[in-house]
Amino acid sequence: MAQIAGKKHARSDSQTHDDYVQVQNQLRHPSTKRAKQIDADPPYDQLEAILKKTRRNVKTRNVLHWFRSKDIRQEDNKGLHAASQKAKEGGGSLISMYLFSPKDMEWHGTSPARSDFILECLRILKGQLEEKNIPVAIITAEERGNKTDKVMQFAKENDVSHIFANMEYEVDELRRDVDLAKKVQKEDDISLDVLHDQTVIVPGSLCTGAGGPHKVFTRYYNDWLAITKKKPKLIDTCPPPEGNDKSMKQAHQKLFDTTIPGLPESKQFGSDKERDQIRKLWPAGNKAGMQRHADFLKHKITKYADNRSEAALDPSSRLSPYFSSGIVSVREILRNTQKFNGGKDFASGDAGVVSWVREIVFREFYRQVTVITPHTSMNLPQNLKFDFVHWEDDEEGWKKWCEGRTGIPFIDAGIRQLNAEAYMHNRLRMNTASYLRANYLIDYRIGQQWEMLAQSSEEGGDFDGNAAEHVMAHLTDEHARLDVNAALFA
Ligand SMILES: Cc1cc2nc3c(=O)[nH]c(=O)nc-3n(C[C@H](O)[C@H](O)[C@H](O)COP(=O)(O)OP(=O)(O)OC[C@H]3O[C@@H](n4cnc5c(N)ncnc54)[C@H](O)[C@@H]3O)c2cc1C
Repeated sequence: MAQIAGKKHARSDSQTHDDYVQVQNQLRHPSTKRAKQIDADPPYDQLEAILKKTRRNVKTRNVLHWFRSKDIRQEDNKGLHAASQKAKEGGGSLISMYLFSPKDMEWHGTSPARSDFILECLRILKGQLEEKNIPVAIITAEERGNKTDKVMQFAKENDVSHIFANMEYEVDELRRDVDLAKKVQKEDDISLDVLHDQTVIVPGSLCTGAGGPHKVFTRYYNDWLAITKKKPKLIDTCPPPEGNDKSMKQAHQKLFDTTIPGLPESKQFGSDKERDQIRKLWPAGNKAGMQRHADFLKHKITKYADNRSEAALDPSSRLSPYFSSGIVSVREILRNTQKFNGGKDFASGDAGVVSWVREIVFREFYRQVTVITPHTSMNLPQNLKFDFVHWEDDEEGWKKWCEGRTGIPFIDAGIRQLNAEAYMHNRLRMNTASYLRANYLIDYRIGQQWEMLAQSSEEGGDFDGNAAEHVMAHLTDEHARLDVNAALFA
């Protein structure tokens, strides 16, 4: 179970008072007044505006792709592909880096399972790219405040003319990129481009007839279906990067020599056994993710619509950690899914496929929500009035909930699944979240923070916040439809 303070993994047996205090501290957020100001001048718009000035025509020297924790793959990676093309056209070399920021892992409440998954995926990627003579340099930012200085220093030391990266849509990450762009702007001979890679449709771009971006899922979904039908090229994929000449290794040995860091003190597993169990459940790397999808197509997807809410059947893909760290490309996954569905568009064919793709669109919709209402990635509910709800300060209730001791078998089973697997079935997520909120009257964000600290996937605070808010709004309907499957408790 989630033990946050100290160096134990987030799922030991006891829950301390310190943990409770720390989870509450994780709920830092701006005032609702400030949130409205941020929404009125979103960091996404600021970045888009400044990028127009930093995408420059400079003579190609070395070209850098900066991997983030959301695009750790060489397959169909838009930023990496663009960097590779630029290097090829201009006769430069392709280099890449990953900025390791232990303090960000603390700040964002990243779980040990997810932290380890990211580093293991990075290890695989580093091996793959080095076979092509492309270095993946691991640079450590000791402080949150010096990340962009580190990147600029790296770019200058390695004679980089072009920096490429894929966009992350949360406020903290966008502000980091705005900061980097400002620094690049001061240089004459460096260009910066940040591309859209996480989704099929660029977040913020699906608009209503009146011109503003969609805020209602059903309308967003219908437009998403229509546009992907009309423009099937949207799910075209790009090839992995071409390799560098062999001489790259001698010339830049130092970059190849950097190593994958160990987990920070506070992100350690309780034991090697526990780490091995989690790694077995969530094998690292693109190949493992694609295999998981292939198995899902073969064995489960056609029954997905019927079985999706049956927690005991394990009916879903279990791809969320692979999506959230960009280990698999959503375009490649959709292409393979479409092929399985006889090439039909995403509204036709097998009912299971249609139903599963709808969830992928949900994922895209939440990216759009993050972009248009940025405060949702800052520990604030989408509807700001919920920030004024008076919650109970019930430490004992919270402890029972996160130890799986509420006495309600379905709820406790969900928490036990999370503690054992660093993952919880969607139905159980809904019910455990609503139990905390409706029965204990505890701020759902405390539960959300704790779940993030325990799970293998984490789509960002915004995603969780919206999901939890959804739970608040639609609880009654969902309960009415719920068919509790006793097998889960066996
Ligand atoms: C309270 C609550 C908290 C949640 N927190 C997270 C979270 O932190 N991280 C996370 O990835 N998902 C979260 N979800 C959504 C969903 O529960 C998980 O994505 C899903 O259970 C992951 O399992 P899967 O990959 O087998 O999903 P599948 O059912 O196979 O779905 C495929 C993919 O679609 C996306 N998806 C599925 N359901 C949703 C949804 N409701 N909204 C948006 N996208 C969806 C995910 O990327 C998922 O991997 C949450 C849901 C609730 C109700």
